Amino acid sequence: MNTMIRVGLGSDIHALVEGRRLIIGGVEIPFAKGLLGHSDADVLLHAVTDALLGAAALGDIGRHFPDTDAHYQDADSRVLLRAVRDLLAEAGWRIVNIDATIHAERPKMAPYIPQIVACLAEDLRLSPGCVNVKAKTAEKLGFIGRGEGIACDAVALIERDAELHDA
Ligand SMILES: Nc1ccn([C@@H]2O[C@H](COP(=O)(O)O)[C@@H](O)[C@H]2O)c(=O)n1
Ligand SMILES: C[C@@]1(CO)OP(=O)(O)OP(=O)(O)OC[C@H]1O
Repeated sequence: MNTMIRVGLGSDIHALVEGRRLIIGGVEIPFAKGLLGHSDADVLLHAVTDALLGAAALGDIGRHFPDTDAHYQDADSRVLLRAVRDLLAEAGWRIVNIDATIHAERPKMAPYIPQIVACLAEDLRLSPGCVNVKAKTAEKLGFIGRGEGIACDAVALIERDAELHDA
């Protein structure tokens, strides 16, 4: 059986504002500010969701969950990610691995990384060894360095049986 592999890239940015909870990778992080968005603004899960959709050539998060649809207001991004996981599975795709980088001046993400990895692994039904999450500051440069927002980049590798191509 031949295997076909595809790679996908996802990125996202949300502004940090007062009066919002900070949720990154499905984990609520104690911080003075949170990310602004139509949903829970989980910048990491949105980047991973886009990486998966990109790999499968299925568009992007906004196409599947429009921010003009009240149904997704304050949505739990884990629910959106699981829906995309199921969409890929229905098309015969298996997720091989995920790698992601959170760009945040603060808070310090390191203490939360194991919980975030566990959360992603659970939602994607992967072993934790197939999920990697990193964090970088912006060395005080630009909007991230000023603490005005947080960005995330993610890549996803997926595979399926080549016989399913164009099925
Ligand atoms: N929000 C962040 C940013 C970084 N880290 C950890 O610190 C290391 C050094 O970051 P630099 O941006 O100074 O290179 C980085 O490798 C992370 O382990 C973090 O926990 N939270
Ligand atoms: C997730 C959606 C939908 O609630 O809204 P936001 O939380 O604003 O996030 P974004 O990263 O702009 O992704 C697409 C949106 O459609």
